[in-house]
Amino acid sequence: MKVLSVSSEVFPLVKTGGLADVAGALPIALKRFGVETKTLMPGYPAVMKAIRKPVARLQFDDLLGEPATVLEVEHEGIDILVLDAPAYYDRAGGPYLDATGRDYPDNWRRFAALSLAGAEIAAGLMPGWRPDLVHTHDWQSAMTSVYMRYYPTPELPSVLTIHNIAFQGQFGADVFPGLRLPPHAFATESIEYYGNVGFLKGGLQTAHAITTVSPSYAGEILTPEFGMGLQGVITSRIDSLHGIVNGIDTDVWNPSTDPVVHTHYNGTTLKSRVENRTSIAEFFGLHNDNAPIFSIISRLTWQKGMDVIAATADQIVDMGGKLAILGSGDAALEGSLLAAAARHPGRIGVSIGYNEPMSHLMQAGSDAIIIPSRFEPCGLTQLYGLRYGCVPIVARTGGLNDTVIDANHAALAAKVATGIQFSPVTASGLLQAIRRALLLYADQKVWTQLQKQGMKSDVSWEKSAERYAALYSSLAPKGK
Ligand SMILES: Nc1ncnc2c1ncn2[C@@H]1O[C@H](COP(=O)(O)OP(=O)(O)O[C@H]2O[C@H](CO)[C@@H](O)[C@H](O)[C@H]2O)[C@@H](O)[C@H]1O
Repeated sequence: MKVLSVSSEVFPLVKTGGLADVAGALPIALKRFGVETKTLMPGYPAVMKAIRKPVARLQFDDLLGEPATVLEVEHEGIDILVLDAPAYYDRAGGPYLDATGRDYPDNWRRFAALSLAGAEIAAGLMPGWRPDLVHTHDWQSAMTSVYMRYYPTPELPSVLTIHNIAFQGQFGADVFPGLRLPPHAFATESIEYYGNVGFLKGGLQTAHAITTVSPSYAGEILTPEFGMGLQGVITSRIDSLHGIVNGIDTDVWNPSTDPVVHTHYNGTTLKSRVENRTSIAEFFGLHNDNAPIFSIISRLTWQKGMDVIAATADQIVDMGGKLAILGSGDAALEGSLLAAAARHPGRIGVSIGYNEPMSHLMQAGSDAIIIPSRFEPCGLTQLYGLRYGCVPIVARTGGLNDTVIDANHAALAAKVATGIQFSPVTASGLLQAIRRALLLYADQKVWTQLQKQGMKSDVSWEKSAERYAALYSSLAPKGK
């Protein structure tokens, strides 16, 4: 089966979050199920710089007002179609924000163009290759299935995956003419959303199947608390909704071979982690003593519960923990966390910024990773934690709930526990979890058992890729 995946970021070419990891790893995992994927993504400067010997495959003179070329290239095992459109993507800032951190004002056109290019390829415009199915991700490519619906060519099946419903791609009705859709597309059963244009809303209405990245989150988004206004639309599509938990690339994330990890180890050589721990302590300016290091690797936002970390940092230190925090995001939260570090030199270290190698080392050397998200469709850092023997302490929500087994008495006795879950996401909820972690940590035999059990968890793509492949087959024409 041939699949066109359309994504606004793909690891290792460009990554701002978990979407890139999934868009990069899933096509590789799907190969063994007979699925051949080409992934269409924007030609940001970092992408244009990284690719070698691309081949021009399709030319647009006027893709929503600008010229563009689709280039094909193989990059680290992924077949990439780069949408080279300098007017849209050759910019100094990041994929979505300018250098000052503001949304590009023409994001609607930039990602409608990506989606339209996807729909054109789906319609068979690219010589020599037409997919059997299209897979889109989040609002940035959700318009692909909208364009596909209004195409004169026979419609292909499409799957839309929701990675984060908090970002919906909503724009004023004034952008509608610029999308070049027929007038009747501005309707409730398509992209119209309370008088505005909703890209994710349009995708939810037009994709043949909707998936999200864990079974728990698939249930949660049907409720007003988690649906963020789209719960009604999703409920109306409940028969086409699937929760498939994310996996991780276990070759990229492997503590016995990871090139950025100083000292390699496996489940039987966990003691070697201590050398990685020393490197983290050095980087974050932490005392290299026996107190456990709790890591945080995250966007510093309310969704991720970072305000709760800021509110409890003093008590976590008082209780005997140390914090190593890597991330960036909300300026006020960055300020509160830096202030906490200044109050507790040697006990709290904060690094503001994005640092992929350090994120690996932290998993390989710190004792636990705290993930206090208010909602979490799947979450990847707890999966990396499990793989690296870095015990996850997670909010009981979404995919965190589905992937971490809480160390309650029964689970400990049965030797199946892999981490700590807590609820609600409040200061007292988190502190209670930290207290439990410190008690477990004090008994090194129990702690080691938790680490080992976590490392045995199947966090690979194997089972989930099989589920995507089965979903694709159920939608694609017979024989594909
Ligand atoms: N400062 C930093 N330096 C280096 N690396 C950093 C970093 N901050 C974050 N990261 C990395 O970025 C990724 C974040 O992925 P998550 O799944 O945790 O959340 P995100 O909200 O981006 O993804 C959304 O999509 C994914 C994929 O479906 C879902 O798992 C998730 O629940 C959903 O919110 C991880 O690989 C993490 O290691």
